[in-house]
Amino acid sequence: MSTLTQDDKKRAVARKAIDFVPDDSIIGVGTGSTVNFFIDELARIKARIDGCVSSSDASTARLKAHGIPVYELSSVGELQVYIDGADEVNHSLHMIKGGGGALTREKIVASAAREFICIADEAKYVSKLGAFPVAVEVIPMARSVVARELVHLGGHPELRQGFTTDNGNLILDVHDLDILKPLEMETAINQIAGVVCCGIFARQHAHVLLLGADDGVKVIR
Ligand SMILES: O=C[C@H](O)[C@H](O)[C@H](O)COP(=O)(O)O
Repeated sequence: MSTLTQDDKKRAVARKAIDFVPDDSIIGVGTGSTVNFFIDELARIKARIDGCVSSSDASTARLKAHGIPVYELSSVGELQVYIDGADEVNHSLHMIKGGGGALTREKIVASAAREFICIADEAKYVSKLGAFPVAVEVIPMARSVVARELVHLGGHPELRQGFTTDNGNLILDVHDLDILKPLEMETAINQIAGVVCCGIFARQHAHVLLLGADDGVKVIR
């Protein structure tokens, strides 16, 4: 029986991720409870980095509270690493993200990085994506038209109630999608007019997965 809680595993992968932070660099930082542990670990070594590019207002606030400089993405060049959590990750290191609604900025910052380091506990490691609903960020006026298209793709979209993204948009959480080919499903959703971004990260897949398990942190490439 496991003696480690899910938070223990998140803390362990957050600590391990520090090994992947290059000296004197600006790193991309994701969003969520696992990343919050990572930001707290980063604070301990903040003297050896130049700062971060953040993927959400929440992460920016936490970084700044630790006195870690936060830069605009447009004012920096290519990032060496982007470190973020996931809601699900498969064996090809494709992910579902967006449980916290930060998917669009996460995908943008990830696209600017050479390497995506995913930090997650083992409950999120799956052979097939899709048990976790796919978040789709939509322009508010397109909500119904996008929802109908998502039904055509086999999903059951549900509006995330009382939630607005950092970009002022809405989230549809799409249940029951049959994601046999993550890249194809990501592309199909992205092609719907009114969609800003979808939470399938197949194009911006992870390069390294740090997986928190009962017997320690596994490094999967
Ligand atoms: O929008 C949120 C992000 O995609 C998170 O990376 C994802 O939801 C995982 O968050 P957590 O570490 O809290 O499980």
